[in-house]
Amino acid sequence: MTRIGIIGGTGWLGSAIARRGIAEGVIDPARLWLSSRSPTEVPQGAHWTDDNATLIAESDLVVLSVRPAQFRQMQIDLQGRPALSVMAGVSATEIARATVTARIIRALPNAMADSGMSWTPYWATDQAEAPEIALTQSLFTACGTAERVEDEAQIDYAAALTGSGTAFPALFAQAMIDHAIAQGMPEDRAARAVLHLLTAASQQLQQGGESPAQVVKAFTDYAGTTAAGLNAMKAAGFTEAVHAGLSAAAEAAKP
Ligand SMILES: NC(=O)c1ccc[n+]([C@@H]2O[C@H](COP(=O)([O-])OP(=O)(O)OC[C@H]3O[C@@H](n4cnc5c(N)ncnc54)[C@H](OP(=O)(O)O)[C@@H]3O)[C@@H](O)[C@H]2O)c1
Ligand code: PRO
Repeated sequence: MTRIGIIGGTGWLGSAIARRGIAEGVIDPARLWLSSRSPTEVPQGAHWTDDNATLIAESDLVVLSVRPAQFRQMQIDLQGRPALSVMAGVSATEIARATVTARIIRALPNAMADSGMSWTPYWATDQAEAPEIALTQSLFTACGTAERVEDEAQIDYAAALTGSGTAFPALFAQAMIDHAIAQGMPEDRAARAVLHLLTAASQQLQQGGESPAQVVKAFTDYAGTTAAGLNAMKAAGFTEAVHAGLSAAAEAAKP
């Protein structure tokens, strides 16, 4: 198995990748190095260091999982080793300049990687080689579903569309819960009802054979109570609000 080093491997995303990679047999903990500035617990059998040069020397693939601002303060030389970046808004050109490698893959998971439910797009530079591309596919399959995309801009956009994980659906869920509470439903029942609805709706949309657009049209054409709700939501600017949120996130994720 390839020796893997995760710079920032004790953080939210880095530790999730490490745990899932080990759990799914993609990473051998004895060949895994994690780094951070402050000491912390790491998975059994894995190695920890606060010296990124040591991690790099022990790794065939280096995962960059620090915050963009932290990356911009780091001095690292990968000496041509492949880099797999999960950083939002840091371009391959910037990574190449800062780390002395052209073999770069950028991936954009979300925090559901931790529970094996992230949809993760990744993109590779022309210089990236087959072994690191195959390992990226395996690592993010261990974290959910992985899909290679054709151009880097799609990675930047994915930070907005799916990188935020549960956050945007959570905002919708909370709006429904708040409304139910205002109508007198006990808070715990409101939360149970709405979360059950969203879980079932996600499964139905995945498996039911109808696209979201077809579902909306079917209920609108039925012209009942749901149509009254859908029409009022649209008239109040629901679509525009979602688009404004995604545009703001996409703008923030631009390199
Ligand atoms: N979390 C998400 O949902 C998510 C989704 C998609 C992409 N991302 C991307 O993933 C990256 C990591 O995000 P995160 O949420 O995991 O952040 P995080 O929880 O803050 O983790 C960052 C880790 O980097 C370590 N670190 C900071 N400076 C370091 C250095 N010089 N050398 C080694 N380690 C260092 C930190 O530990 P110390 O402070 O102890 O050094 C920390 O453990 C970000 O670039 C983010 O854009 C995150
Ligand atoms: N989630 C992280 C953030 O909120 C990075 C991409 C999406 O910044």
